Amino acid sequence: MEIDKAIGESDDKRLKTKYNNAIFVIRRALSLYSIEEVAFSFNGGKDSTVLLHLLRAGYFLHKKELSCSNGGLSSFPVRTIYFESPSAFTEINAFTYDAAQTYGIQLDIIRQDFKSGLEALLKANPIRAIFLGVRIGDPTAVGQEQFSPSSPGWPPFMRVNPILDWSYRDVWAFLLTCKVKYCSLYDQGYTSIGSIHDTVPNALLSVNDTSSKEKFKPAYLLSDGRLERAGRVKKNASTKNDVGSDSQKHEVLLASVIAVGDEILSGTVEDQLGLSLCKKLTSVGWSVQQTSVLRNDIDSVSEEVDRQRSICDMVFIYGGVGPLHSDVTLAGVAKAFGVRLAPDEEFEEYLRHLISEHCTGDRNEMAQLPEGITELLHHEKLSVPLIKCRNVIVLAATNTEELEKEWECLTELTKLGGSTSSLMELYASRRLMTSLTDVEIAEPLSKLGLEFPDIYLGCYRKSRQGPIIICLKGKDNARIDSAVQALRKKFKEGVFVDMK
Ligand SMILES: Cc1cc2nc3c(=O)[nH]c(=O)nc-3n(C[C@H](O)[C@H](O)[C@H](O)COP(=O)(O)O)c2cc1C
Ligand SMILES: Nc1ncnc2c1ncn2[C@@H]1O[C@H](COP(=O)(O)OP(=O)(O)OP(=O)(O)O)[C@@H](O)[C@H]1O
Ligand SMILES: [Mg+2]
Repeated sequence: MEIDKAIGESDDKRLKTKYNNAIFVIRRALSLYSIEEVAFSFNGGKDSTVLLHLLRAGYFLHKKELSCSNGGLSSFPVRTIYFESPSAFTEINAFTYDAAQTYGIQLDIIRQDFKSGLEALLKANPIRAIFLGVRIGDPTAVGQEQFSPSSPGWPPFMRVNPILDWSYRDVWAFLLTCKVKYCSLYDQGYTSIGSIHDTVPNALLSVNDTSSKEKFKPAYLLSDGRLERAGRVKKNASTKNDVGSDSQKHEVLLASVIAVGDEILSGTVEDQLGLSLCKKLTSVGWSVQQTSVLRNDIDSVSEEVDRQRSICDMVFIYGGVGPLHSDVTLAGVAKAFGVRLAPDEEFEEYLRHLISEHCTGDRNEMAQLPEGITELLHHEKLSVPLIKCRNVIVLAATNTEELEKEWECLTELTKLGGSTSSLMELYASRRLMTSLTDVEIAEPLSKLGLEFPDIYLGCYRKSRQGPIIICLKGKDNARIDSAVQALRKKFKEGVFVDMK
């Protein structure tokens, strides 16, 4: 079989190891599932093309072992699905159809979105496992293994990722060593291909040329594979506000507080950080919109962070931060922003000081941070900097004392004009207690709210029959005093008692 032969004859040891591992995963899947139960998700991209040939080789070797075949491979019996979209490059479409014809592939064309398409596919066929050309550097690879069940909310199947651990260099070493055809766009400077709306040639491959038309080197000449997505336009610009802009200076800022921990949900530990954080945020004028407690699960974290980051100015998340298998918070944040977790040398340096001889070097997973969106907030009182990913602050605190310290540093950093800017200005507040009934006070309070739209008015009581406590909050002390005076004027003297 020509692929197996080409790799066998190559003296690239690394490529051989990668090839053997991928073939092992494919053969494992082919023995776990029958041929009717597997499918290959093929889209004509480079990773997909690598996988096509690995599957051809893997299937051939699998069959040979069962001594059903010893010749070549004229047809490819694994059901192959292609999600065709109107926004795909014509070159990608053409290559996909071409490859299908060359290798005897019966293509199932699906013209629906991934989820609905897969639902229909699984309803009509006994498919239990799908091969994908996902690699560890892809944003969607976060948290995946070579065998990973589909995410919650997706139809149930096993995702099989034989080239998960392949680098950009490995992909090109394979395609060039095996001398197989790949989509022509990769010879025109494209290094990773999405839709026509979000993909351009990689500027790092641009060739200075005197003629008017910009020229690009082929994809395999990109020297730093970590930059393969440099030609992909970011999709996730939809954070509510990137904190630091002036537009929101006079609005009430919205915060969301997320705790991550199975132990909180099972009642094994009490979450005191949430309570403390809500108090702290409120004391500096933020309005906490929601608190939530999540399982130690990457998808749960990513879905919630994605939701909250787009509706709140700032999201505070704690729990699940560290090197344990259950510490998935940073992976969830990375997935929410559609980026990968990547080693961060600066962060690693801090950790090395902290854990010195226990540091395990390249497997030190704590040193991996969401790539391209992480800012480290340093403070001399902290042994490790605070982590800020756009408008998400990841707190490492595990108890209220540690939170106190991190909070102090965070507010100090902001006063120093740090990266979260001056958003944490202290708010003024006053509380009044009254024995008036809620029926008596309801309407005048509503009116007061209309007269002072810049003042937050809140009410609560400690018992059903007890007095009502009214809170007034705002940025301007004088405005709060005016609001209190206006409220007092509506009633007889002495019905409101100032509380400290
Ligand atoms: C066959 C197949 C299975 C997928 N399974 C999942 C899944 O289980 N969970 C998930 O979050 N996304 C799943 N996806 C979606 C991909 O992770 C990812 O969103 C998509 O490939 C990226 O395409 P885009 O960059 O065009 O958005 C699947 C996609 C395909 C083609
Ligand atoms: N439209 C699609 N139809 C079928 N499978 C798809 C589709 N889009 C993505 N996939 C699956 O997801 C995998 C990862 O996609 P991704 O875009 O990262 O890789 P690629 O397209 O193979 O290569 P490149 O990174 O150069 O674009 C693909 O290899 C393929 O298995
Ligand atoms: Mg692609």
